[in-house]
Amino acid sequence: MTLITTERLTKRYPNGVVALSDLTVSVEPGIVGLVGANGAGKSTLIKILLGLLPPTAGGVRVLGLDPTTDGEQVRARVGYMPEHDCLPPDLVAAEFVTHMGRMSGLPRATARERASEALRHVGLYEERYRQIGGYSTGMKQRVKLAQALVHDPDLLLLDEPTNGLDPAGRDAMLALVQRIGTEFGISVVVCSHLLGEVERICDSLVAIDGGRLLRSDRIAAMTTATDVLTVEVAEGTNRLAARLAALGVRADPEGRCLLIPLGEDAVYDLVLDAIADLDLPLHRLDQRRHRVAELFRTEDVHA
Ligand SMILES: Nc1ncnc2c1ncn2[C@@H]1O[C@H](COP(=O)(O)OP(=O)(O)OP(=O)(O)O)[C@@H](O)[C@H]1O
Repeated sequence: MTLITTERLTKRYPNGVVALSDLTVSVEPGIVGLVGANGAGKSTLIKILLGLLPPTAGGVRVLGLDPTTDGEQVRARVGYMPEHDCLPPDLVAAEFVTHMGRMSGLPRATARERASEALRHVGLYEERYRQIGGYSTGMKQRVKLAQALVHDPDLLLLDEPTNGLDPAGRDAMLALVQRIGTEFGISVVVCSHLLGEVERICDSLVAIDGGRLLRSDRIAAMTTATDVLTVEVAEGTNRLAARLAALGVRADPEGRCLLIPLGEDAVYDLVLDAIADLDLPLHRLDQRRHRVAELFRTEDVHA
């Protein structure tokens, strides 16, 4: 089943800002990165998916349900971790997460049990009876994640879960999100303005910019289509670049190397032939995957 679909989804706020514009996308279950610069429309999309904001136009489905009419049913099956700090400092974590479980309709004893479990999953079991106000930023982010998990959802929507964390904290949070996605079999949508961060843990990526869809695909499909050949010759780099240009092969200089995108099979042979024809001493020839971040930098963001 498709996890999320939107059809020409548009959101115009009362002040005239168009946060989403004609967004049509279809997302399969798994760990999904929702990436875009600040203001791209990620939070707006999340709120529409939850049924908290009505779209101005277009259609949306989450787990087969329409959040504009079945918001409560959607929220019963979806966990939400908001971006900003929204935790009551005076409560202890166990109480707060239990309360959120109760709000989701769990009976008291079940809510308490589930809260302990959720706090254990996020690594806060030992600390669960401490007041949230005394927690570090990383611990607060984990409490937000625990409350999103407490009612055993089928889908988690995480809005910038690594916000405010240092590099080690970010790595730990991403590892946790990945573990939840893989071990618990829950689908996860992770919002981030840092593409390089989410690409490490996601199965697929939805990139938006100015409320419009930039690209949506499985990570594997994005990277295999864009292998790059790195060529270094001891001398004659410029001659090789000129020959490749004449053959219609793109070659970008980087230091002493040429980086050549391998769009089609023929390119590899053309490069080897050109090196042989020019009789150049080959130092290095290796093929590597573009990171998805590089892909966006070169092809989209500056396009
Ligand atoms: N309640 C609102 N009223 C008016 N404009 C809004 C409102 N909420 C968001 N916007 C505007 O809509 C656009 C998209 O905002 P949104 O918060 O969805 O983006 P985002 O990608 O989540 O970015 P960020 O990570 O900075 O929140 C921005 O221009 C923002 O200023």
